[in-house]
Amino acid sequence: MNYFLGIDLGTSSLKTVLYNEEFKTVVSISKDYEMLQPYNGWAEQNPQDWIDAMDLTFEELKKSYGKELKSLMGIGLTGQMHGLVMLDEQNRVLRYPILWCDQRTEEEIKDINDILGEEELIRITANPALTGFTLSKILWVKKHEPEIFKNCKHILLPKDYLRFYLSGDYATDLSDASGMQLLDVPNRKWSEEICKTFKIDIEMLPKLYESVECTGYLKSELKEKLGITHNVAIAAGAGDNAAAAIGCGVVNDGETFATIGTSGVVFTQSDIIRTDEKGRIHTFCSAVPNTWHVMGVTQAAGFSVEWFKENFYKDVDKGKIFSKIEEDINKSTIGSNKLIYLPYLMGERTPHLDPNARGAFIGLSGMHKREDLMRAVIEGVTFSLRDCLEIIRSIGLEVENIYLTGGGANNDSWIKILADNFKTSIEKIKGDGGTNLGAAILASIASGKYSDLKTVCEKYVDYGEKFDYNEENLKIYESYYKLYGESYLDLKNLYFKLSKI
Ligand SMILES: Nc1ncnc2c1ncn2[C@@H]1O[C@H](COP(=O)(O)OP(=O)(O)O)[C@@H](O)[C@H]1O
Ligand SMILES: O=C(CO)[C@@H](O)[C@H](O)COP(=O)(O)O
Repeated sequence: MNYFLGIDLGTSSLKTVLYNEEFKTVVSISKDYEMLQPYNGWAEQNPQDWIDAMDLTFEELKKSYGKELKSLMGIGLTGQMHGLVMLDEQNRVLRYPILWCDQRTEEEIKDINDILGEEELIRITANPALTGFTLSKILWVKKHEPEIFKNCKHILLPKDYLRFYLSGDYATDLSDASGMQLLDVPNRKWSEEICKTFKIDIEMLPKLYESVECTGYLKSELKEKLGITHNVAIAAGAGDNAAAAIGCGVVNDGETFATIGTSGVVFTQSDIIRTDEKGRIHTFCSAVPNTWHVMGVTQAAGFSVEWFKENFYKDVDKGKIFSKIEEDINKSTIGSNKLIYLPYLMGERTPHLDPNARGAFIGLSGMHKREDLMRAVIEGVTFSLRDCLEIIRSIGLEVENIYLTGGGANNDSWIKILADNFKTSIEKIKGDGGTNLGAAILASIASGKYSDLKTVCEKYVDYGEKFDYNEENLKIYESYYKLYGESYLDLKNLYFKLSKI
């Protein structure tokens, strides 16, 4: 029996899952770390926390799974996209990585559009300039921390910093690279034009691979630590959403999944490049070679739950908080007793593309209890994910069934709310499916164990419970969803003024 590791560098934690060659989970180990928010709208992490978390998962593996590690064939990497990791000539980290949800680069977005022009940018990168993407973060460092930029020799994405630690290679995959706004997305190569226009030395960028390719092998000192003597292939891997697609079996044109992690995503696989003319959803390369996808992003999905739970569930035993949350949302009712939550704690991408947007409770009354606020948070995030789905539908893609993964998929009551709003069935992935599984499957191809990605997904991705939508509930949600949409439009100008104080 051979084994594979899928390592997901999430925003809230790093999770390492050991799978056997039939992709049954042997063990899943995760370690949490902090997201730093030094100013309103900023988000950074200490990359040493990522490495320490990965090392801790390795130590636990070594302690109890030494026998399986002796037959480890490959490691697949995945994780949070867009984050900017800068290394100097000696490979020292120059500053804390600026993360995907950081919103400080509004000025740089204007600069990008003024210098290159929105049309040309979309022609090359298939996406409009966004604060979440890496290019604007690089330009921010260039403007505000010129010494750091001057010393920068290597630019990496978060999961590729783990790769550098594991194998010493500067490499990335096309799905993750798509979110840097430096990639010629239709032609799957770095854009010389973008690099030249913004004076970014193309040599600083990692080597590009399709997700299923092998980028190198585990370093000897790490092999020694793990008690391994043979070669272990490192797969190029994928950004967390492209990897989750593989782990949900979303590999054919038109298939769709949603994920609720710190962010929330609705993702449809596509054999051709498809775009939304208003740029409200992203068009990126997929992990299936030579294919693409569209995806809408809710910035603060699980993060909204996390924020509410950290502040309002202090009285509940840590291990019981999520079951209490589920109990609470069922104590309230559809529409949360006339309370609407806007989940824009970290600005919003789909559909507003607005870094200044912030959260809100609308309709708060003296009769509301914690359970109404909690349910409103869940419903607000659901409405935002519905916004993503509506845009995907508006560009001509039909969606009738959605696979679901990520932390939020642990909450069956939330899944019912999602199904009622999406007007689709929702299917869970069994076991440790989703992102980690996708990464491990990519490793099985990169290591040469298997040769056909789609066949592996068909054979080994295992689906769990399926939830259908309820037409009556949908009718009630309809009026709340409409008001939810109007609320942002009414608050937009106020958010802008608030950001200028
Ligand atoms: N039972 C649950 N109900 C609602 N949200 C949940 C539940 N379990 C986890 N979450 C949310 O899921 C998120 C973590 O999911 P995960 O996929 O591990 O995220 P990430 O990849 O961003 O680290 C957290 O924001 C957490 O609040
Ligand atoms: O920015 C995006 C996708 O464009 C996010 O999906 C990040 O990749 C973070 O993922 P999670 O940690 O929330 O799963």
